Amino acid sequence: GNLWGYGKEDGPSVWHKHYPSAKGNQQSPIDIVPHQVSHDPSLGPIVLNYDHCTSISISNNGHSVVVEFDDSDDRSVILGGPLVNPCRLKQFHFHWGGKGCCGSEHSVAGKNYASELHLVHWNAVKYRTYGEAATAPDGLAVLGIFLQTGDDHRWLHMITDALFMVKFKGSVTDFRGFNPKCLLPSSLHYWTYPGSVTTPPLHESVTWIILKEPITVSERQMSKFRMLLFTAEEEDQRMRMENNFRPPQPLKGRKVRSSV
Ligand SMILES: CN[C@H]1CN(c2cccc(OC)c2)S(=O)(=O)c2sc(S(N)(=O)=O)cc21
Ligand SMILES: [Zn+2]
Repeated sequence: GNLWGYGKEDGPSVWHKHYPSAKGNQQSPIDIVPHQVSHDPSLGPIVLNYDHCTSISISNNGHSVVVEFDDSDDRSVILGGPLVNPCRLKQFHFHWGGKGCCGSEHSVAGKNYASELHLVHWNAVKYRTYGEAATAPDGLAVLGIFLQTGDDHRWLHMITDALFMVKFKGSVTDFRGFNPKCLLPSSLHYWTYPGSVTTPPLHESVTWIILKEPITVSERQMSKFRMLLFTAEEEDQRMRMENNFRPPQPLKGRKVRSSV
């Protein structure tokens, strides 16, 4: 059985029963309201040193599709912006909606995007292990990138072509040589705020860095994500993986800052 999911019985509205952080003071995602954002000139640019990054695998964890990286050294890090320490790239994954519907987690003045890509990094300068970092307020840094629908994305096929290999929950396959730099928009201008992991255990350990500029993917490419299943091969009830997003959470006095 699964501890949590995105359905009626196990979805975001009942996560608080097993995960008390759900009702915390700095939960994510949030609705970003640009006019209420404070421009902070002390915020420098975000720097992504992904040139020697090493993807290892792609897998279906029953909640999303995840590409894992070798984070045994500082070969791929995010630094600058609001970050005190460089953070190591550990994995990236997506959240998306049903056919023609929106599935982003963060929204901008109430507007949701088709999907949202999360690049998860951890502070290996201050913490010995990822697990330790995942529970510390300055432990994780997640770079969020919105996906809007339009023309095909020239590189996303590298991911969507592999999805048939990880259709079922618990499936994993080799996925080497993929550099997520190809998924970045042209501008790295961002909003940033202190928040949480958007899935259980909902730890309030994330410095969120959300890029203002979305990338464009086609509806056809998005539809390939929807062939994934929440369920494992041996389960009789097949459940299509879609709408795997948490709705916006209360800001509770937090400040959202922007670089420019
Ligand atoms: C299932 N998904 C999460 C798994 N991880 C996690 C986080 C904290 C503690 C932990 O204890 C095992 C695991 S994770 O750090 O890889 C992330 S990041 C993330 S999101 N959507 O906020 O970017 C969700 C998850
Ligand atoms: Zn996520």
